[in-house]
Amino acid sequence: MKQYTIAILGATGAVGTQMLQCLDEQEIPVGELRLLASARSAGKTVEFRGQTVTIQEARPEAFEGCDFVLGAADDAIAKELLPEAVKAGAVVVDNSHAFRMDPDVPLVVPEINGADVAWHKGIIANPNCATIIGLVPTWPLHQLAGVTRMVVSTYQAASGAGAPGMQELEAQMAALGRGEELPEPRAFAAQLVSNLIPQIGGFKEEGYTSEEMKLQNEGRKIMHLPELRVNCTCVRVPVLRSHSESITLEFERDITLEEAREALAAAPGVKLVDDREAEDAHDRFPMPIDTSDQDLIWVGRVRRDISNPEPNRGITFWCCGDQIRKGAATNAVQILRLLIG
Ligand SMILES: NC(=O)C1=CN([C@@H]2O[C@H](COP(=O)(O)OP(=O)(O)OC[C@H]3O[C@@H](n4cnc5c(N)ncnc54)[C@H](OP(=O)(O)O)[C@@H]3O)[C@@H](O)[C@H]2O)C=CC1
Ligand SMILES: N[C@@H](CC(=O)OP(=O)(O)O)C(=O)O
Repeated sequence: MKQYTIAILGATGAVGTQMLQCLDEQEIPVGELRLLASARSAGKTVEFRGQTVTIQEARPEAFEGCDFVLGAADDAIAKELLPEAVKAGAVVVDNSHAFRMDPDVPLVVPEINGADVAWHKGIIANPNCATIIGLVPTWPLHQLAGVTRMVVSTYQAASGAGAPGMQELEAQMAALGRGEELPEPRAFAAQLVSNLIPQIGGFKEEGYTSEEMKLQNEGRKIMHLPELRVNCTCVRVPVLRSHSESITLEFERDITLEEAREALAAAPGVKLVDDREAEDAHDRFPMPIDTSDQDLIWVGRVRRDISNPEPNRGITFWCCGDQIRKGAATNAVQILRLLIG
């Protein structure tokens, strides 16, 4: 079997570290692995499949001879370095926002538009985490009845702000437990422990944030629905890992609750956990504590939208998924898997 030379740009971060585990879990045939990060991390070592790999400072020369590069660094670093990887002949799968809306770059969720990898010109983009988590269960319902409108509220974990976000929440929880003064917030705009922060990203059009607009803009591109209307509110919650979302969908055609539940139960990448009679809350509906460190989007609280004037034109549900895994690293490595075949 062919073995590939693969580099991870941002290999020491929340997403990059998870990518290493995903390469192993998805049995990607890795011949040589290059782990790239800032100069601060150069020289540190990481174990991969029994080998010790030394982290290198990310420079354009590091991409020479690479077959694939997985991007897990911020937008500015992605824009600076990833075109160099393409020039060196590598195919890039990038997690940042830098290239997602470029018309020459496919934006891919394998369960939805895996076929779009075919038209890449060197870069394939991995969507925003809240977008992936919301769209994976929306897609099978769209296939049944044609989604026209989504109303979404997200409950996004600290891990969405990377390793610094998780460290900040943990430090605040520990200080609170010891009765000490809380450290100054740095990763977030305000204290997160015992709080909710209703702003993720900068403010854009009509008071919506950049994170909220991603669900509409990226959702339109992924689902090939240029007219899709999305109204989204994104909230940071004091959960360490795994995003949750409340989603109401409006459809072109009627869809019964039974049809919706059947489609969700059969959908790839989805786990239906929706048993109102269950004795244990863990079996009644998805919760972020249960969905962390696994790849499925758990869906529950599936019900008719009783506010829709047409009785069978709206469905409301709740879903949770680990954004570092399916929202980022797992999805990127699944794209790599599609490329390798
Ligand atoms: N966290 C998440 O759930 C999601 C993140 N993303 C996106 O993935 C990307 C990575 O996010 P995340 O893992 O959370 O971020 P982290 O802050 O946890 O990690 C950032 C990574 O970038 C590296 N880096 C920093 N500066 C440089 C530099 N000058 N040159 C090379 N590498 C550098 C860091 O290396 P060092 O350790 O040496 O500083 C580290 O490996 C971002 O674009 C983010 O928007 C997308 C979806 C979800
Ligand atoms: N912004 C997301 C995570 C993320 O990095 O998204 P993006 O890759 O679109 O910037 C969050 O904070 O939960």
